[in-house]
Amino acid sequence: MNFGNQLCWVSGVRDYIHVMDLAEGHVAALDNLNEGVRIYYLGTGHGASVLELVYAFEVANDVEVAYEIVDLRPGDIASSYADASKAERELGWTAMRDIVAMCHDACRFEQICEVKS
Ligand SMILES: O=c1ccn([C@@H]2O[C@H](COP(=O)(O)OP(=O)(O)O[C@H]3O[C@H](CO)[C@@H](O)[C@H](O)[C@H]3O)[C@@H](O)[C@H]2O)c(=O)[nH]1
Repeated sequence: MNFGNQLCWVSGVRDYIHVMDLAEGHVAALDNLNEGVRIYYLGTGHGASVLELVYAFEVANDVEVAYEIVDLRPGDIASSYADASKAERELGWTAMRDIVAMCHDACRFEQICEVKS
């Protein structure tokens, strides 16, 4: 289901990040521990809509994703993505993988889990 036909033509936008990029961002933060508290946003810096995500999943896995466009979900934020420039500047970290790679690896992960169970 895609909550979005009133948000904008592309539906809700979020900063989707590959779990390995996120893990590497945490490692970079741990490798750069200093005095005091430092806050970093770990994101790609790019927003992707739900429809872009659906399309990326179809391309990455050569499947068709069934979806339905419904009314806006009450309270939904139209667009949200991170400014990760501080992490790049101070930690030397930046997200490397795009949403097609995320969708491919997400599917692969599920397939591996299925085989193992
Ligand atoms: O069946 C669905 C579920 C979600 N969405 C869309 O997918 C996006 C992401 O939705 P969701 O996974 O619910 O996450 P967020 O709206 O980004 O909210 C999460 O991130 C917020 C900010 O960190 C937290 O406050 C919330 O608790 C947490 O759920 C949004 O555009 C939704 O409209 C759909 O289109 N269909």
